[in-house]
Amino acid sequence: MSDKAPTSWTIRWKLWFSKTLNAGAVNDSFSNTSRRAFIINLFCLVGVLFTGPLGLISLLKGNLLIGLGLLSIASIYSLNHLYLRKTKNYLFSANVILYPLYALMLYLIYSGGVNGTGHVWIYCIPPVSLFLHGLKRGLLEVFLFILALVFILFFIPSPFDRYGYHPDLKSRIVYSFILISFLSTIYEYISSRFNQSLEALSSKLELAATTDPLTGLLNRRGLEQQMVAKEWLAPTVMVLDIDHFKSINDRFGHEHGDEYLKLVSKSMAGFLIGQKCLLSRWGGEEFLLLIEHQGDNKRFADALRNTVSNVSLTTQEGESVCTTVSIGVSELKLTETLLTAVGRADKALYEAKSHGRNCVVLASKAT
Ligand SMILES: Nc1nc2c(ncn2[C@@H]2O[C@H](COP(=O)(O)OP(=O)(O)OP(=O)(O)O)[C@@H](O)[C@H]2O)c(=O)[nH]1
Repeated sequence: MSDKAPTSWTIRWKLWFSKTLNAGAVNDSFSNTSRRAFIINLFCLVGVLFTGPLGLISLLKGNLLIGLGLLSIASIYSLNHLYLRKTKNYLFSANVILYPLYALMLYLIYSGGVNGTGHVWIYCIPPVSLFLHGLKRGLLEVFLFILALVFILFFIPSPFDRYGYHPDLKSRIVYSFILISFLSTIYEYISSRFNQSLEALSSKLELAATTDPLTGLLNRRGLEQQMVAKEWLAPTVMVLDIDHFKSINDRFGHEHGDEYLKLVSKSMAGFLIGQKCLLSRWGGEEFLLLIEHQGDNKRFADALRNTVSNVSLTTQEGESVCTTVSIGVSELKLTETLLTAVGRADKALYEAKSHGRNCVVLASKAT
């Protein structure tokens, strides 16, 4: 055998493991959904690996009820994993894990399990309950479990006396269970807080990476990202370039230039309300509009051009900052990329500039 064989098996094994554990998770790895889907899958896997063999051993030892119970749980966990993989419904899957688990643990305490060892398994309840149902619901369920535990241990005949355990064992089981619940609560609290901050940071970074900080419009990356997330039917591409913007900066200063860009962006966004479109700041004083509308492109672009021409900013000295915009228009064909259509719109824009600015040129009409 070659040296490569074990490596490829290791990779396949790792891929299978990661796919199994993340089945049903959403793309955002910081979200509670993904975290819980991961824990559910981990629990299903560990659950099958534990309850399957233990069930078989119990059957072989003649403990029919426990054996069948454990094997049923192993089957339920396998099905649950498949269900989560298909539906991503982690809330239902969490219930499928937890409720049979509570019932099994209470039964183990009540019956004594194999040779009176049943109670050693109950400590998995607090972490699993808190991880899967969160702090509020998890704590409530752990509290109810403790009540049931106390009831079985102290108020009904239990196998503890039969196995000759020291009477103190019952109270120690309850105390140690409470201690594990407390530690699990702290862990869950810290980890959910940490996750929340990561989630918030992740959405802030996502916003910063896709938005233009000056105008609040999408930037190039944001437009490209949102474009692929929507279905488009023969959209139109418009490249808008503010005319003589350099002279605004030169005459009124960069700050007023910035303010003017903000105002223009706001007025265009206002004009486009209700349209299926994406407006982005493509660069400096250039904007890109991707729009799907049924009407006349030229007329629509002219109306947008007029909207920009009407934008005016008054300086402290009472001077009016205003200019016009030139627009190049092209249609995005089904078989081409956005950049190809932008290239044609750019050429049309160049023509609009050379025709004296403040006008619209359609790529199909450009020479
Ligand atoms: N204030 C401000 N100016 C910017 C910003 N980005 C680019 N600019 C300026 O925009 C100006 C663009 O100038 P040009 O490319 O010569 O174009 P123009 O003066 O608009 O002339 P035409 O496009 O030919 O009509 C440059 O002076 C840039 O410095 C910005 O974020 N804020």
